[in-house]
Amino acid sequence: MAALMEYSETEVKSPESENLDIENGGGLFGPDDDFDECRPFGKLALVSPSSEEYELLLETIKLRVEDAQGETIYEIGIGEGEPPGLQDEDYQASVATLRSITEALGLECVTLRERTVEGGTVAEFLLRQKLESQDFMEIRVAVVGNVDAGKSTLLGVLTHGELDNGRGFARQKLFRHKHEMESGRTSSVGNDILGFDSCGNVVNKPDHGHLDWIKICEDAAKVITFIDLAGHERYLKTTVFGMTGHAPDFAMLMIGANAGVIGMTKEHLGLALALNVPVFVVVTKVDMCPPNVLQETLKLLTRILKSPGCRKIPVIVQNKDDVICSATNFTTERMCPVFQVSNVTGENLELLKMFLNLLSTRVKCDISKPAEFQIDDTFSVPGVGTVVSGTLLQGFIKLNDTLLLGPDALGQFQPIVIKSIHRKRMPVKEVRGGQTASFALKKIKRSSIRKGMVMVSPRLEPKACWEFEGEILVLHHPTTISVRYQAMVHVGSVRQTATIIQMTSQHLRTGDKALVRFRFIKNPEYLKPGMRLVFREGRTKAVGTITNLFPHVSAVAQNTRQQRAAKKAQQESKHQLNPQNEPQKPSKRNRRSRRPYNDYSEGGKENVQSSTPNGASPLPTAAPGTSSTAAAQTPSIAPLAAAAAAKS
Ligand SMILES: Nc1nc2c(ncn2[C@@H]2O[C@H](COP(=O)(O)OP(=O)(O)OP(=O)(O)O)[C@@H](O)[C@H]2O)c(=O)[nH]1
Repeated sequence: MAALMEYSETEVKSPESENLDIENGGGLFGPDDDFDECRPFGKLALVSPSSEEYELLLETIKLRVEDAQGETIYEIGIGEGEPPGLQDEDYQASVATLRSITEALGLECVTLRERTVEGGTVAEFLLRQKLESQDFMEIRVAVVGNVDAGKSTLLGVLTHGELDNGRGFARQKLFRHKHEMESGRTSSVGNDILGFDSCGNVVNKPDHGHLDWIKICEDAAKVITFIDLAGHERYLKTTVFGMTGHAPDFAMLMIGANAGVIGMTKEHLGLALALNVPVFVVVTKVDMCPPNVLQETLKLLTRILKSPGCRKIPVIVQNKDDVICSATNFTTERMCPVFQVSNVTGENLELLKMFLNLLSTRVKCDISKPAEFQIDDTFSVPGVGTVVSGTLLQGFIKLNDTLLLGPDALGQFQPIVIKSIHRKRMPVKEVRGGQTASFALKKIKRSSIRKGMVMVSPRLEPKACWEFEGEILVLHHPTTISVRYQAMVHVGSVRQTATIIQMTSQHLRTGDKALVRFRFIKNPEYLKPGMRLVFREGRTKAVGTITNLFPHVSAVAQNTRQQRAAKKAQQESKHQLNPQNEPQKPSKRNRRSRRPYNDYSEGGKENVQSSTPNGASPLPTAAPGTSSTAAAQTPSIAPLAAAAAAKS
């Protein structure tokens, strides 16, 4: 519990959450301001609209679908300030209008549920954009939870449609390494996909246990990508990387009903909270768990979720109504649906599938911005060459586009051409912001690419940083953190050790907040302000947000420019003093003897700098708020004066 409490201050605090006592979502799904804004026309609006009203309705629905990245849930029979329900004739007329609008907009319209209330009928419809055969919506779900919670088994059952035998049958289809087969433990970040067609039916059709991803993507309107993360503490680094580097929309926290909230469960929940990823819980193995033990597990889970450290609203999902209510309200990070399933009997798996089908993308990606692709893995594919996989965070990438790949060890970016593109193993011509993809690259060795690099549009004029500043909160440290402390920084797909070089407090203890300046020890990285970061070493953890970057400019390129400018200025000043005095080329001997002095005066200090291991600056660190590059570029006057004095 203590570990979880540590994450408390990362959550948005909202006092009204404290008194909510929710077991089945009671009272949670009452009228909500945001939702009311979306139906400003009253419950009879669809009954027989005039042509202007029809146009307005069409426009409203179009905007809602676009806003939710391709789908929305529409309610009929509900109006602001009116008792819910429509009489049969009005209801039929409303449905007919809705179908005509969706037809005009190229949307699929599927009835999710119809309810009879006092005033008549109320219904919800899923409106989903019809996409071309190669296109599909993509939702990423990180699967976390303690060892043996049943993560791989559930994914095996969901994606292959065959129940487990309770002895590891279903997970065999997913393991990627021999040692995983033997130990039954996931050790790497795995991807599995589950496709839904536009009506919400699962399209995964395994052929002798083998799944054809291309077929799934062709048939699917929505593809859920499960990022299967390791449950064992030993692989925590990989799990954190999966949560930060694979940009999940949601986290599915798995708990074995009989084992309860143990081991890494709270650690993983805390990680999702720290990274602001909405969580839903799946309690597995209900078939083999005595009812009193299951109740105990649910009770403890509810207590943890409601605790000040979490401030979640648990909703135990028991039927389709709960699924629809949870899915429509799940966009907020505060709500936490809880499913109880069995991978052996299949109990409640239909509810979980229905919920997954209704999830919509959380992260809104602007496709009008210049492309920015974060690399989370690299491959060398025989006959194809170097391939990089990752997530397109914004913009658009097409075949044969030229992007900038980097930063390399010197902080530089090099142009590369996109040879081919795959989405979930399916060849495509372009990818949009929010989608994951793999790119085959022309003329580049795999060894020159590392995880954490990016490929961006040249319009972004990318710069790499050795140093950055972040507002951090220490969640746990056994003693104190001081300047020069080193730990692993996880931010996006960057994973590198960094040193604290400055901070606003002298020492930091558990629960302290500070503005901290970090310096990477190995490579400069491409970062952006506002990115969430996790700083960890063993059980020590801090989380925070990047507030300021100190871009690094290539030392070599800078020297050349500076050297040229300084030489020109020197020549001009000499010329002004004595116009007859033409610059003389010194003899070889003179050149050698004068070199140290010249090097200093012409920015040679930076030559010294670039020759240090890792290109680390030997100069004193710039004060907060000043760019380290600026500091590095301005040679200190004191050594110059000393050198000149020594010479004279
Ligand atoms: N009876 C029963 N057994 C289950 C259920 N789900 C999983 N199991 C069994 O539990 C064991 C562990 O399942 P895994 O899927 O390997 O657990 P995991 O969470 O993926 O474990 P790691 O990969 O090590 O993190 C396997 O033997 C499964 O057959 C269930 O719902 N009921």
